[in-house]
Amino acid sequence: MDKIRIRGGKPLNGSITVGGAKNAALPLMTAALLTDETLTLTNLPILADINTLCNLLLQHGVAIHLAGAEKDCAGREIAFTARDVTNTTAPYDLVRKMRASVLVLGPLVARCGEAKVSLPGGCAIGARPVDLHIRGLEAMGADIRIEGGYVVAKAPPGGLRGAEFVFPKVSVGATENLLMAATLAKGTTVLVNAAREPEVTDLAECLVKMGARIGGIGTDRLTIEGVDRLHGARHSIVPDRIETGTYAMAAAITGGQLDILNTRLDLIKAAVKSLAPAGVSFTEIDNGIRVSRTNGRLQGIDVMTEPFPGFPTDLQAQMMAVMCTASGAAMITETIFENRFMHAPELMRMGARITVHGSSALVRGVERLTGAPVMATDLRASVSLVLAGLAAEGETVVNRVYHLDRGYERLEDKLSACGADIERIRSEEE
Ligand SMILES: CC(=O)N[C@H]1[C@@H](OP(=O)(O)OP(=O)(O)OC[C@H]2O[C@@H](n3ccc(=O)[nH]c3=O)[C@H](O)[C@@H]2O)O[C@H](CO)[C@@H](O)[C@@H]1O
Ligand SMILES: C=C(OP(=O)(O)O)C(=O)O
Repeated sequence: MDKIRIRGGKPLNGSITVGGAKNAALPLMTAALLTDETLTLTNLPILADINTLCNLLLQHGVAIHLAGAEKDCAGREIAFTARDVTNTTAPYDLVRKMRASVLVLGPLVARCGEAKVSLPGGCAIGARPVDLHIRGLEAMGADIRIEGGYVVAKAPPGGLRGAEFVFPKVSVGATENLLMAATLAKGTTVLVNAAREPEVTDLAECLVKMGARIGGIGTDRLTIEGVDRLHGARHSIVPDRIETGTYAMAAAITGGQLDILNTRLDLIKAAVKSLAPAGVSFTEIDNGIRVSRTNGRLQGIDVMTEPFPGFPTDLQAQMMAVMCTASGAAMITETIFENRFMHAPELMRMGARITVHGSSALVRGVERLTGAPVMATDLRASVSLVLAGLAAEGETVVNRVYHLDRGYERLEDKLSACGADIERIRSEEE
């Protein structure tokens, strides 16, 4: 398993180009199952999760054509053609590698009338059930059973029917699954208390390009009038706001200045709202954002994670790392996942003072962190340890960085180009 070694204490200066959002790319790729024509996605990030989903789509019969890297862009272009869906089973071996695989469920039932998708199971950050995906499809007339660890779904004769579904809690994945399913259902579907994350909006906009009729895009009430068929389209994936926020925090924690390119300030409003009063400056520049912390130590501030437009849970671990060296205390409250503080004990190994009480973590800032060997437990926890390592005195070795490779493209190259002393230690051992 690869490791990352960092010798910390250097302010970062330079520019970093952000890729397309992993969390938009994954549902968009599964949307290719909804049509027999070609869906071409551009600004696709090069990540382990994208490869995992390509493997799943291949075994559903989707033809995948890699058009190569785009000029002046971190991403690449891939054409997905699901002319015939040859297999409607998503097997455990592929789904267990990545929970987002469950996003094939809605498109398969809508297009083929049936699907058998492995239950993804829990993960390090929480139990993460898929009951809302199932209940929503049932409301649209699907017959669903759980058999041998699989969700076995069948559409009624004549196909899924439009329905009103009120989400009892906001779910990004369930909104995406039901939105995709509803595009091919008979009649009108209304999704109430739907997720409003930019990745959901990006999916909806692509579906419209494919011929879907969707109202209320960007709001928590989506109205979808089903159509008989969707067609091909070409779509550029929205910039990754979590990667953007992560590099903004790299500038903040190291006291440097970064130009973060191929991204937009409006995507990270909630993070700016928290980081600006803490002492981080944000300016819009051509094709991106300039982020700096030039005036001494940051101030501790309180943060609570919430569905969009609130502070994203996927930036909570990075924010905790930043608060570790701020002056004063910071209370960080996680409301989305029940077990998303796995990075706290690892940060404490680097000298952070953190007390976790249930869903809140009290961080009392220290003057400086010290490097240590640490263990990554999930994607964002991993990158929070990298951020802490960039600011720490001495050497930090982050183990189990395969989590990082799910969501950050060439992280060590991007950071070292801005002056970080960071390298990957490759290992053949699994
Ligand atoms: C690939 C992708 O886009 N992943 C993102 C997506 O995950 P994902 O779509 O899995 O997250 P959800 O928004 O569905 O989960 C939010 C909360 O709802 C719960 N829940 C969800 C579905 C369900 O059927 N029942 C249920 O109880 C979950 O356990 C969690 O507590 O949104 C999360 C919340 O912004 C992000 O952290 C993930 O990075
Ligand atoms: C939790 C995340 O991803 P996933 O939903 O794919 O596990 C994430 O991107 O931080």
